[in-house]
Amino acid sequence: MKKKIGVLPGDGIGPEVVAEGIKVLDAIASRFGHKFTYEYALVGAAAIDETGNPLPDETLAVCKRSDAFLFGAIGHPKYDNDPSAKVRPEQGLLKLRKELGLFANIRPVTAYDSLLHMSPLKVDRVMGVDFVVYRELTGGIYFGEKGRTEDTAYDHCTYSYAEIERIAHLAFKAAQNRKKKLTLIDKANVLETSRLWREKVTAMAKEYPDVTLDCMFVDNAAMQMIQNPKQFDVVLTENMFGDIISDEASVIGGSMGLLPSASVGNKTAMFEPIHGSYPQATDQNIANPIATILSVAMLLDHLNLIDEAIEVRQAVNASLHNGMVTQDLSKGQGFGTDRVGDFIVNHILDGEASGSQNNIQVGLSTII
Ligand SMILES: NC(=O)c1ccc[n+]([C@@H]2O[C@H](COP(=O)([O-])OP(=O)(O)OC[C@H]3O[C@@H](n4cnc5c(N)ncnc54)[C@H](O)[C@@H]3O)[C@@H](O)[C@H]2O)c1
Ligand SMILES: CC(C)[C@H](C(=O)O)[C@@H](O)C(=O)O
Ligand SMILES: [Mg+2]
Repeated sequence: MKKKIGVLPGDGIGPEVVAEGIKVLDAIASRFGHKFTYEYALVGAAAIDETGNPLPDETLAVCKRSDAFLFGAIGHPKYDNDPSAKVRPEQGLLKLRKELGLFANIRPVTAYDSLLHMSPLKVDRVMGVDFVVYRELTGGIYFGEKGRTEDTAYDHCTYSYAEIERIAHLAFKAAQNRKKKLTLIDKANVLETSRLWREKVTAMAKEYPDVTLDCMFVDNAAMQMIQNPKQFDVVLTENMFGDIISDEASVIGGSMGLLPSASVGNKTAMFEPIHGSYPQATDQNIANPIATILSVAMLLDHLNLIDEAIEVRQAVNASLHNGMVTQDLSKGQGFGTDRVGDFIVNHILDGEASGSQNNIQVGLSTII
């Protein structure tokens, strides 16, 4: 199969983790006889430095003509620490989502048995956690009218039935294929937009009689996610609550560096780790590449390359199981970003990690 893949490495650790994702795609192409062609494009602070624009037209064009695209991360401290900056890297990502109509951001949360000891939560709370967040991505407070006078500012939050309905259908369908439970997270006791969400989603539940709908206020949900994360199956929520809740959820499994995502709409789709540009780790070969590699697995699912996606996930499982992990998942110094990628690539190419597994176990006893 021939596919065109856009590649937007972005800033900070973005290029390093994306390089590992591309190595994995190359390994899949070689093992399964596919041809992936890559078109690289600038986004974020890297694009501002070069063109003055966080999302150059050419980048948008690359994404539009791709079958799917891989995104690293954007963001740079020089903008984070300057509230008056008019042009910001994040605008590139937001415009990309909006222009391409990527309205649903899907963020799976998994607790891996081999990492239970790395979770800040007790093992019995974490073992078996497996849920997925459906975060609305092109509406709400992120995209409402914004304004500023000298001492006052506002960000409007607006939602329509249509915006709620299209992602809610995806979330209900996902629940039908999973444990048949949907939790809507909102703040309907205070916000008018949340009442609209609750009204619409509750009405839609009648079309999905096999799915149990639970509605939860976001403050309670933030607590429940730590106290009893196993209760969740599919979580549906608006843009900003989804951003916050999914970062919170990422620690359940042991690290932010594990959570992948897919952003889908009606045309092309974008695949990216949920984490940011982690500037402190730039060029140090310490960032965890697994969130990006699992985003590659989601990209393969999207291209209907299901066996290939399974192969990637199995290779990731093997790396976790063998302690072939970066420092965020290690009690010692951990392995480099590229070494973790190499292990996953070799596992895919060999079909199994052959003799190298034994060497890794020996290495582990000295490092962890
Ligand atoms: N989608 C995106 O591109 C995206 C997402 C979030 C933040 N950002 C941007 O990134 C910059 C930094 O933001 P931040 O520090 O709040 O969030 P961040 O996600 O970059 O990092 C937060 C913390 O998560 C951990 N972490 C993140 N990625 C990791 C990885 N691959 N491996 C191991 N640990 C990892 C680190 O402990 C890090 O200190 C900002 O400019 C922000 O706007 C971009
Ligand atoms: C960088 C920022 C605009 C982005 C968001 O808030 O959506 C990020 O936090 C994410 O989760 O992808
Ligand atoms: Mg975020």
